[in-house]
Amino acid sequence: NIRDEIRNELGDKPVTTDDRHKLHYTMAYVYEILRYRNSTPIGFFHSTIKDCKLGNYTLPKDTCIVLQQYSILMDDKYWDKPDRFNPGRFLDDQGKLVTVKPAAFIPFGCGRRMCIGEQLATNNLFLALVSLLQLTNNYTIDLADKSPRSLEADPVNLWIQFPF
Ligand code: HEM
Repeated sequence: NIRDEIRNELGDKPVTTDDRHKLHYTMAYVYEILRYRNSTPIGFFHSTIKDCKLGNYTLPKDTCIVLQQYSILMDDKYWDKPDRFNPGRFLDDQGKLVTVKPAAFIPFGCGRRMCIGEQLATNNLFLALVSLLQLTNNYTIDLADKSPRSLEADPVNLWIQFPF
């Protein structure tokens, strides 16, 4: 469990980004958050600057291209039971964080124009999550259906409704 790992490895010591290398399950948890509920279900809009081929498709110049990240992050061709939240998918047999992330793990896009803030964002998610769990105890977080509006992400229309 994530709290046990933080307690055993850090105790009350203020967390730093170096601790990422000790907290394997916690980092796997952060990756799984980014996979399971990615804040960018589709990537930025790009366009071809000349005629080109993509797999079997011929794309004329000025074709708009969008990466459907949500579909890839939730595809059962690449992920075992993708609709389950399971940080274990990013751990190896020894419980260590995988050194090579799966190719289908693309919450920050891919290729030349992928997100330049990936490290900053991942570090901040890690620091915020660990600090929150270190500073608090004995409660459960319930994002569930009891709230008047549910948390829904519609990857087609880019509409996200928060339960505020
Ligand atoms: C969880 C947080 C974040 C997610 C999920 C995210 C995701 C993305 C995605 C999907 C793209 C588009 C990649 C593409 O074109 O295919 C992108 C681009 C970009 N992101 Fe992020 N991002 C995050 C945080 C950040 C932060 C913290 C920064 C800056 C400090 C940042 C700066 C940028 C910039 C500048 C681009 C455009 C890169 C380019 O076109 O060359 N992002 N991001």
